[in-house]
Amino acid sequence: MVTSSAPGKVYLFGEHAVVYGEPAVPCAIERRARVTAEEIDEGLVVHAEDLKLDGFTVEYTGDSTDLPDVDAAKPLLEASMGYINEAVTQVRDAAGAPDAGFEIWIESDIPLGAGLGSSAAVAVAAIDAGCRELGVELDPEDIADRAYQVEAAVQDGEASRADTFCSAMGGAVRVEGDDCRRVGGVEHLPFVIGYDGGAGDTGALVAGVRALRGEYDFAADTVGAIGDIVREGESVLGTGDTETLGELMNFNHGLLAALGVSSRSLDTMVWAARDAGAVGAKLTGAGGGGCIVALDETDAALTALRYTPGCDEAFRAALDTEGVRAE
Ligand SMILES: Nc1ncnc2c1ncn2[C@@H]1O[C@H](COP(=O)(O)OP(=O)(O)O)[C@@H](O)[C@H]1O
Ligand SMILES: C[C@@](O)(CCOP(=O)(O)O)CC(=O)O
Ligand SMILES: [Mg+2]
Repeated sequence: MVTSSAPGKVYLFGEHAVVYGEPAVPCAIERRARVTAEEIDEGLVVHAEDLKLDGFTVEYTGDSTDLPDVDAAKPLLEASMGYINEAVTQVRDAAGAPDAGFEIWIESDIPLGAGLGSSAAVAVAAIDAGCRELGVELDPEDIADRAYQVEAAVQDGEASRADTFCSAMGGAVRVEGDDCRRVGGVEHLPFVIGYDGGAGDTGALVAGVRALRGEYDFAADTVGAIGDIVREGESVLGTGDTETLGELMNFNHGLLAALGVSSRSLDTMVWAARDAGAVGAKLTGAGGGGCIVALDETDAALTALRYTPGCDEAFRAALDTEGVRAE
Protein backbone atom coordinates (compact mmCIF):
# COMPACT_ATOMS: atom_id res chain seq x y z
CA MET A 1 0.00 0.00 0.00
CA VAL A 2 1.46 3.41 -0.95
CA THR A 3 0.39 7.03 -0.47
CA SER A 4 1.14 10.05 -2.67
CA SER A 5 0.15 13.66 -2.28
CA ALA A 6 -0.11 16.59 -4.67
CA PRO A 7 -0.82 20.29 -4.09
CA GLY A 8 -3.74 22.47 -5.11
CA LYS A 9 -3.11 25.82 -6.82
CA VAL A 10 -4.24 29.38 -7.30
CA TYR A 11 -4.07 31.28 -10.57
CA LEU A 12 -1.94 34.39 -10.30
CA PHE A 13 -3.19 35.13 -13.83
CA GLY A 14 -4.66 33.61 -16.93
CA GLU A 15 -7.48 31.13 -16.15
CA HIS A 16 -10.05 30.69 -18.90
CA ALA A 17 -7.82 32.45 -21.47
CA VAL A 18 -5.41 29.50 -21.14
CA VAL A 19 -8.09 27.26 -22.65
CA TYR A 20 -7.69 29.26 -25.93
CA GLY A 21 -3.91 29.11 -26.08
CA GLU A 22 -3.04 32.23 -24.07
CA PRO A 23 -0.41 31.78 -21.33
CA ALA A 24 -1.34 31.37 -17.65
CA VAL A 25 0.62 31.36 -14.40
CA PRO A 26 -0.79 29.08 -11.71
CA CYS A 27 1.07 28.64 -8.41
CA ALA A 28 0.98 25.53 -6.21
CA ILE A 29 -0.18 26.09 -2.62
CA GLU A 30 0.40 24.22 0.61
CA ARG A 31 -2.94 22.43 0.59
CA ARG A 32 -2.77 18.83 -0.59
CA ALA A 33 -4.79 15.86 -1.73
CA ARG A 34 -3.48 12.50 -0.48
CA VAL A 35 -4.29 9.29 -2.31
CA THR A 36 -3.51 5.80 -1.00
CA ALA A 37 -3.56 2.88 -3.43
CA GLU A 38 -3.46 -0.84 -2.74
CA GLU A 39 -3.44 -3.48 -5.45
CA ILE A 40 -6.31 -5.96 -5.14
CA ASP A 41 -7.31 -8.99 -7.23
CA GLU A 42 -9.70 -7.17 -9.54
CA GLY A 43 -11.97 -4.17 -9.97
CA LEU A 44 -11.87 -0.80 -8.23
CA VAL A 45 -13.07 0.23 -4.77
CA VAL A 46 -12.82 3.93 -3.92
CA HIS A 47 -13.25 5.59 -0.54
CA ALA A 48 -13.80 9.30 -1.10
CA GLU A 49 -15.18 10.63 2.13
CA ASP A 50 -14.66 14.31 1.27
CA LEU A 51 -16.74 13.87 -1.84
CA LYS A 52 -19.99 15.30 -0.63
CA LEU A 53 -22.77 15.62 -3.15
CA ASP A 54 -25.64 17.58 -1.69
CA GLY A 55 -24.65 16.41 1.76
CA PHE A 56 -23.99 12.77 0.98
CA THR A 57 -20.70 11.11 1.65
CA VAL A 58 -19.91 8.72 -1.13
CA GLU A 59 -18.03 5.47 -0.90
CA TYR A 60 -18.23 3.74 -4.22
CA THR A 61 -16.92 0.86 -6.21
CA GLY A 62 -15.47 2.51 -9.28
CA ASP A 63 -17.47 0.65 -11.87
CA SER A 64 -19.83 3.23 -13.33
CA THR A 65 -22.52 0.58 -13.76
CA ASP A 66 -22.45 0.15 -9.99
CA LEU A 67 -23.33 3.65 -8.78
CA PRO A 68 -23.48 4.38 -5.07
CA ASP A 69 -26.89 4.24 -3.53
CA VAL A 70 -27.38 7.99 -2.96
CA ASP A 71 -30.07 10.33 -4.08
CA ALA A 72 -27.95 12.41 -6.49
CA ALA A 73 -28.20 12.94 -10.21
CA LYS A 74 -26.48 10.16 -12.19
CA PRO A 75 -24.45 12.53 -14.42
CA LEU A 76 -23.16 14.34 -11.33
CA LEU A 77 -22.06 11.09 -9.74
CA GLU A 78 -20.50 9.83 -12.95
CA ALA A 79 -18.58 13.09 -13.37
CA SER A 80 -17.41 12.90 -9.77
CA MET A 81 -16.21 9.34 -10.11
CA GLY A 82 -14.67 10.14 -13.45
CA TYR A 83 -11.40 11.60 -12.15
CA ILE A 84 -10.49 8.47 -10.23
CA ASN A 85 -11.77 6.07 -12.88
CA GLU A 86 -9.74 7.86 -15.56
CA ALA A 87 -6.67 8.06 -13.29
CA VAL A 88 -6.83 4.29 -12.79
CA THR A 89 -7.12 3.84 -16.57
CA GLN A 90 -3.89 5.88 -16.92
CA VAL A 91 -2.15 3.78 -14.23
CA ARG A 92 -3.12 0.50 -15.93
CA ASP A 93 -1.86 1.89 -19.24
CA ALA A 94 1.44 3.19 -17.80
CA ALA A 95 2.11 -0.12 -16.05
CA GLY A 96 0.96 -2.29 -18.96
CA ALA A 97 -1.41 -3.98 -16.50
CA PRO A 98 -4.92 -3.63 -17.99
CA ASP A 99 -6.50 -5.90 -15.38
CA ALA A 100 -4.86 -4.50 -12.23
CA GLY A 101 -7.40 -4.06 -9.43
CA PHE A 102 -7.21 -1.25 -6.85
CA GLU A 103 -8.58 -0.13 -3.56
CA ILE A 104 -8.14 3.64 -3.25
CA TRP A 105 -8.56 6.09 -0.38
CA ILE A 106 -8.72 9.86 -1.01
CA GLU A 107 -8.26 12.49 1.64
CA SER A 108 -7.89 16.16 0.77
CA ASP A 109 -7.40 19.61 2.32
CA ILE A 110 -8.50 21.28 -0.92
CA PRO A 111 -12.13 22.43 -1.11
CA LEU A 112 -13.92 20.79 -4.04
CA GLY A 113 -14.90 22.73 -7.13
CA ALA A 114 -13.74 26.02 -5.63
CA GLY A 115 -10.98 27.01 -8.05
CA LEU A 116 -8.08 25.54 -6.06
CA GLY A 117 -7.52 22.63 -8.42
CA SER A 118 -8.78 19.74 -6.29
CA SER A 119 -9.51 17.64 -9.37
CA ALA A 120 -5.96 18.01 -10.70
CA ALA A 121 -4.39 17.27 -7.30
CA VAL A 122 -6.49 14.12 -6.90
CA ALA A 123 -5.68 12.95 -10.44
CA VAL A 124 -1.92 13.60 -10.04
CA ALA A 125 -1.68 11.93 -6.61
CA ALA A 126 -3.78 8.95 -7.77
CA ILE A 127 -1.61 8.34 -10.82
CA ASP A 128 1.59 8.52 -8.77
CA ALA A 129 0.26 6.26 -6.00
CA GLY A 130 -1.25 3.71 -8.41
CA CYS A 131 1.93 3.51 -10.50
CA ARG A 132 4.24 3.17 -7.50
CA GLU A 133 1.97 0.45 -6.07
CA LEU A 134 2.59 -1.48 -9.31
CA GLY A 135 6.32 -0.79 -9.13
CA VAL A 136 6.40 1.86 -11.89
CA GLU A 137 8.08 5.24 -11.24
CA LEU A 138 6.96 8.01 -13.59
CA ASP A 139 8.67 11.37 -13.65
CA PRO A 140 6.54 14.40 -12.74
CA GLU A 141 6.25 15.54 -16.40
CA ASP A 142 4.75 12.15 -17.36
CA ILE A 143 2.39 12.26 -14.40
CA ALA A 144 1.34 15.78 -15.43
CA ASP A 145 0.67 14.62 -18.98
CA ARG A 146 -1.38 11.62 -17.86
CA ALA A 147 -3.31 13.72 -15.32
CA TYR A 148 -4.10 16.19 -18.12
CA GLN A 149 -5.56 13.26 -20.13
CA VAL A 150 -7.74 12.53 -17.08
CA GLU A 151 -9.07 16.11 -16.87
CA ALA A 152 -9.58 16.33 -20.63
CA ALA A 153 -11.57 13.07 -20.60
CA VAL A 154 -13.79 14.03 -17.67
CA GLN A 155 -14.29 17.65 -18.81
CA ASP A 156 -15.15 16.66 -22.42
CA GLY A 157 -11.94 18.11 -23.79
CA GLU A 158 -12.48 21.47 -22.02
CA ALA A 159 -9.28 21.50 -20.00
CA SER A 160 -5.88 23.12 -20.16
CA ARG A 161 -2.63 21.59 -18.92
CA ALA A 162 -2.27 24.36 -16.32
CA ASP A 163 -3.74 22.75 -13.18
CA THR A 164 -2.27 19.31 -13.66
CA PHE A 165 1.21 20.55 -14.61
CA CYS A 166 1.25 22.91 -11.62
CA SER A 167 0.13 20.18 -9.21
CA ALA A 168 2.70 17.68 -10.50
CA MET A 169 5.65 20.12 -10.56
CA GLY A 170 4.90 22.52 -7.68
CA GLY A 171 5.96 26.17 -7.49
CA ALA A 172 4.94 28.80 -10.01
CA VAL A 173 4.52 27.48 -13.54
CA ARG A 174 3.77 28.92 -16.96
CA VAL A 175 1.52 27.08 -19.37
CA GLU A 176 0.79 28.10 -22.95
CA GLY A 177 -0.89 25.38 -24.99
CA ASP A 178 1.34 22.30 -24.77
CA ASP A 179 4.32 24.35 -23.63
CA CYS A 180 4.60 23.86 -19.86
CA ARG A 181 7.51 25.05 -17.75
CA ARG A 182 8.43 25.97 -14.19
CA VAL A 183 9.06 29.63 -13.46
CA GLY A 184 12.34 29.98 -11.58
CA GLY A 185 13.12 32.45 -8.83
CA VAL A 186 9.67 32.56 -7.22
CA GLU A 187 10.02 31.46 -3.59
CA HIS A 188 7.41 33.44 -1.72
CA LEU A 189 4.11 35.10 -2.56
CA PRO A 190 1.84 36.27 0.30
CA PHE A 191 -1.36 34.52 -0.78
CA VAL A 192 -4.55 34.97 1.18
CA ILE A 193 -7.57 32.92 0.13
CA GLY A 194 -11.24 33.76 0.70
CA TYR A 195 -13.71 30.91 0.20
CA ASP A 196 -17.47 31.46 -0.05
CA GLY A 197 -18.21 27.81 0.76
CA GLY A 198 -19.65 27.28 -2.72
CA ALA A 199 -18.49 25.88 -6.01
CA GLY A 200 -18.67 26.70 -9.69
CA ASP A 201 -19.45 24.35 -12.54
CA THR A 202 -16.16 24.40 -14.45
CA GLY A 203 -17.59 22.88 -17.64
CA ALA A 204 -20.53 25.29 -17.81
CA LEU A 205 -18.36 28.33 -17.07
CA VAL A 206 -15.84 27.38 -19.76
CA ALA A 207 -18.70 26.83 -22.20
CA GLY A 208 -20.12 30.27 -21.34
CA VAL A 209 -16.82 32.01 -22.14
CA ARG A 210 -16.53 29.98 -25.36
CA ALA A 211 -20.00 31.16 -26.43
CA LEU A 212 -19.29 34.83 -25.66
CA ARG A 213 -16.00 34.63 -27.49
CA GLY A 214 -17.80 33.24 -30.52
CA GLU A 215 -20.55 35.85 -30.39
CA TYR A 216 -18.56 39.06 -29.86
CA ASP A 217 -15.18 40.12 -31.21
CA PHE A 218 -14.68 42.24 -28.10
CA ALA A 219 -15.09 39.13 -25.93
CA ALA A 220 -12.37 37.43 -28.00
CA ASP A 221 -10.28 40.60 -27.53
CA THR A 222 -10.91 40.36 -23.77
CA VAL A 223 -9.49 36.83 -23.76
CA GLY A 224 -6.47 38.16 -25.68
CA ALA A 225 -6.10 41.04 -23.20
CA ILE A 226 -5.89 38.49 -20.36
CA GLY A 227 -2.97 36.97 -22.28
CA ASP A 228 -1.35 40.44 -22.40
CA ILE A 229 -1.72 40.73 -18.62
CA VAL A 230 0.05 37.39 -18.19
CA ARG A 231 2.91 38.46 -20.47
CA GLU A 232 3.25 41.71 -18.51
CA GLY A 233 3.04 39.84 -15.18
CA GLU A 234 5.76 37.39 -16.14
CA SER A 235 8.23 40.20 -16.56
CA VAL A 236 7.84 41.25 -12.91
CA LEU A 237 7.40 37.79 -11.35
CA GLY A 238 10.39 37.02 -9.17
CA THR A 239 11.56 40.66 -9.05
CA GLY A 240 9.76 41.31 -5.75
CA ASP A 241 7.53 43.95 -7.38
CA THR A 242 4.37 42.82 -5.58
CA GLU A 243 2.63 46.16 -6.27
CA THR A 244 2.66 45.59 -10.02
CA LEU A 245 1.60 41.95 -9.59
CA GLY A 246 -1.35 43.14 -7.50
CA GLU A 247 -2.35 45.77 -10.04
CA LEU A 248 -2.28 43.17 -12.81
CA MET A 249 -4.35 40.74 -10.69
CA ASN A 250 -6.97 43.46 -10.20
CA PHE A 251 -7.08 44.07 -13.96
CA ASN A 252 -7.32 40.31 -14.60
CA HIS A 253 -10.29 40.04 -12.22
CA GLY A 254 -12.09 42.85 -14.04
CA LEU A 255 -11.70 41.07 -17.38
CA LEU A 256 -12.88 37.74 -15.90
CA ALA A 257 -15.92 39.55 -14.50
CA ALA A 258 -16.56 41.02 -17.97
CA LEU A 259 -16.52 37.47 -19.33
CA GLY A 260 -19.27 36.58 -16.87
CA VAL A 261 -17.41 34.19 -14.57
CA SER A 262 -17.38 36.19 -11.34
CA SER A 263 -20.26 36.25 -8.85
CA ARG A 264 -21.60 38.54 -6.15
CA SER A 265 -19.79 36.64 -3.38
CA LEU A 266 -16.50 36.54 -5.31
CA ASP A 267 -16.73 40.29 -6.06
CA THR A 268 -17.59 41.00 -2.40
CA MET A 269 -14.54 39.08 -1.17
CA VAL A 270 -12.30 40.72 -3.79
CA TRP A 271 -13.40 44.18 -2.61
CA ALA A 272 -13.11 43.25 1.09
CA ALA A 273 -9.49 42.21 0.52
CA ARG A 274 -8.67 45.32 -1.53
CA ASP A 275 -10.34 47.68 0.95
CA ALA A 276 -8.27 46.09 3.74
CA GLY A 277 -5.09 46.96 1.84
CA ALA A 278 -4.30 43.85 -0.20
CA VAL A 279 -2.10 44.85 -3.14
CA GLY A 280 -4.36 42.86 -5.47
CA ALA A 281 -7.25 40.40 -5.46
CA LYS A 282 -8.99 38.26 -8.06
CA LEU A 283 -11.08 35.16 -8.39
CA THR A 284 -9.12 31.97 -8.98
CA GLY A 285 -10.00 29.08 -11.27
CA ALA A 286 -13.22 28.68 -13.15
CA GLY A 287 -15.19 31.12 -10.95
CA GLY A 288 -18.96 31.24 -10.51
CA GLY A 289 -18.36 30.72 -6.77
CA GLY A 290 -15.58 29.28 -4.65
CA CYS A 291 -12.34 31.15 -3.96
CA ILE A 292 -10.57 34.44 -4.45
CA VAL A 293 -6.85 34.97 -4.03
CA ALA A 294 -5.34 38.17 -2.66
CA LEU A 295 -1.74 39.29 -2.12
CA ASP A 296 -1.12 40.71 1.33
CA GLU A 297 1.97 40.49 3.56
CA THR A 298 -0.02 41.77 6.57
CA ASP A 299 -2.96 40.09 8.32
CA ALA A 300 -5.36 42.87 7.31
CA ALA A 301 -7.01 41.17 4.30
CA LEU A 302 -7.21 37.86 6.16
CA THR A 303 -8.96 39.52 9.10
CA ALA A 304 -11.27 41.55 6.86
CA LEU A 305 -12.30 38.45 4.91
CA ARG A 306 -13.09 36.60 8.16
CA TYR A 307 -15.61 39.37 8.95
CA THR A 308 -17.03 39.57 5.44
CA PRO A 309 -20.59 38.24 5.09
CA GLY A 310 -20.58 35.50 2.47
CA CYS A 311 -16.96 34.53 3.14
CA ASP A 312 -17.13 31.13 4.78
CA GLU A 313 -13.43 30.65 5.40
CA ALA A 314 -10.27 32.69 4.95
CA PHE A 315 -6.75 31.31 5.18
CA ARG A 316 -3.17 31.87 4.19
CA ALA A 317 -1.78 29.48 1.60
CA ALA A 318 1.96 29.55 1.18
CA LEU A 319 3.47 28.84 -2.23
CA ASP A 320 4.38 25.15 -2.28
CA THR A 321 7.60 24.62 -4.17
CA GLU A 322 7.14 20.85 -4.06
CA GLY A 323 4.78 19.04 -6.46
CA VAL A 324 3.70 15.42 -6.33
CA ARG A 325 5.52 13.37 -3.69
CA ALA A 326 5.48 10.03 -1.94
CA GLU A 327 4.16 10.25 1.62
N1 LIG B 1 -11.31 14.79 -2.02
C1 LIG B 1 -11.84 14.35 -3.17
N2 LIG B 1 -12.31 13.09 -3.28
C2 LIG B 1 -12.83 12.66 -4.45
N3 LIG B 1 -12.96 13.40 -5.57
C3 LIG B 1 -12.50 14.65 -5.51
C4 LIG B 1 -11.93 15.19 -4.32
N4 LIG B 1 -11.57 16.46 -4.56
C5 LIG B 1 -11.93 16.71 -5.85
N5 LIG B 1 -12.48 15.64 -6.42
C6 LIG B 1 -13.04 15.56 -7.79
O1 LIG B 1 -12.82 16.82 -8.43
C7 LIG B 1 -14.07 17.49 -8.71
C8 LIG B 1 -13.92 18.99 -8.56
O2 LIG B 1 -13.11 19.46 -9.63
P1 LIG B 1 -13.37 20.84 -10.38
O3 LIG B 1 -14.83 21.01 -10.64
O4 LIG B 1 -12.43 20.89 -11.52
O5 LIG B 1 -12.98 21.92 -9.31
P2 LIG B 1 -11.56 22.30 -8.70
O6 LIG B 1 -10.55 21.56 -9.49
O7 LIG B 1 -11.48 23.78 -8.88
O8 LIG B 1 -11.59 21.95 -7.28
C9 LIG B 1 -15.04 16.86 -7.71
O9 LIG B 1 -16.37 16.95 -8.18
C10 LIG B 1 -14.55 15.42 -7.67
O10 LIG B 1 -14.98 14.70 -8.79
C1 LIG C 1 -11.18 27.71 -16.25
C2 LIG C 1 -9.86 26.93 -16.30
O1 LIG C 1 -8.89 27.74 -16.97
C3 LIG C 1 -9.33 26.68 -14.88
C4 LIG C 1 -10.22 25.85 -14.01
O2 LIG C 1 -9.64 25.72 -12.71
P1 LIG C 1 -10.42 24.99 -11.52
O3 LIG C 1 -10.73 23.60 -11.97
O4 LIG C 1 -11.66 25.80 -11.26
O5 LIG C 1 -9.48 25.00 -10.36
C5 LIG C 1 -10.07 25.64 -17.07
C6 LIG C 1 -8.78 24.94 -17.43
O6 LIG C 1 -7.74 25.59 -17.58
O7 LIG C 1 -8.82 23.70 -17.58
MG1 LIG D 1 -10.47 21.32 -11.60
